[in-house]
Amino acid sequence: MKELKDSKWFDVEYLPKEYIFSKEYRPGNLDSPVCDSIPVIDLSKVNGHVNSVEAIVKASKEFGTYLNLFDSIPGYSDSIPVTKQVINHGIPEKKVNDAMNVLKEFFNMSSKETHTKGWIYTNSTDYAKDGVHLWRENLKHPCHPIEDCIHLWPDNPTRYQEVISAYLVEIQKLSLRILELISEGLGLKSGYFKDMSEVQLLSSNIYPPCPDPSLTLGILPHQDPSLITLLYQGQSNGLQVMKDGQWINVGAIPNAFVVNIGNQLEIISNEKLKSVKHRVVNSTNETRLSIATFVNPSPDTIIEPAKVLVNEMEPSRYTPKQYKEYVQYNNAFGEYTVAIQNALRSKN
Ligand SMILES: O=C(O)CCC(=O)C(=O)O
Ligand SMILES: [Fe+2]
Repeated sequence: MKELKDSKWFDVEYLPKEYIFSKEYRPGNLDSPVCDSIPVIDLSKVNGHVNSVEAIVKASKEFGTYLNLFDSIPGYSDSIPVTKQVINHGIPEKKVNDAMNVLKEFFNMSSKETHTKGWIYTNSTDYAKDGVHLWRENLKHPCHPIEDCIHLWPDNPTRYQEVISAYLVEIQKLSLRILELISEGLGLKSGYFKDMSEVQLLSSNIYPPCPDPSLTLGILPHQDPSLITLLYQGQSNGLQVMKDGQWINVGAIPNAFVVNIGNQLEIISNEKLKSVKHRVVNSTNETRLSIATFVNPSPDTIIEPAKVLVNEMEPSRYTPKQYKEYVQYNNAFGEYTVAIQNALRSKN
């Protein structure tokens, strides 16, 4: 009896049928190529130099969503020089590891409340697409300004709020810095995104080992409804992007953040930057944990192509829309769209 009570939903020898996607969604062959040509940008070398800023924008154009930004890559220091300044300006590894560990502890707790306060925990059985469940658990909560929403976060594990706020302070600095580089690269005025990036959402996923990953998905193909998303995926592969009609793996690089260009940046840049489709596949032997931080406009912000990017040759491709309308119309956070909108609005 005890064994049954303590066993988790993923402790199964055979894949339960509720997790088997129809053929059109199944990942099938998981040996898709790892894209080693996804650009890795050394932020320490960017420092506002026009060439590097252009490189960031070029990378976003060519590869859609992904730029890998790293502080230091142990073992790579010969091929990619790492300076002390990088470490000083980067996110300390300890803060990232602490955040990963406290989230692992959260997901490992045997009972987790759902929809408590302003955060939303979904078990693998909660979210279904055409009746089929994702092989993952997820936790989402608003996270900006931290002091206004920290009380909405889980308080068990007891270190959760302290550790996650320390992590998010760093993420917010990094996201502003990246947005500033992007605005410079697009020819927008300095600070263009500052007021527009004030609503942030943390979304963490845990993907336990799966008996048959060729039939399941951790996350369905989607584009992020954000301006940008900063994603930490630890050392585990699983994230795939669609490039030239093929799914390719975004290889995990130690201490790297993946920067995902979201739909809102695609609109504001009048499609100079593209947000690309991505999904997460499961693994037979690894537990994968990821922390995504969505940097979003506030609900009332009107999103439209930046005026300086629109002219006779390149007319606006979008009609202006409030961000909340976009989110509602596209059901951007699935069945939790309304709950998330409410949580973001009521954080003050
Ligand atoms: O877990 C991942 O690697 C990706 C998560 C993701 O795409 C999302 O949260 O939107
Ligand atoms: Fe995503």
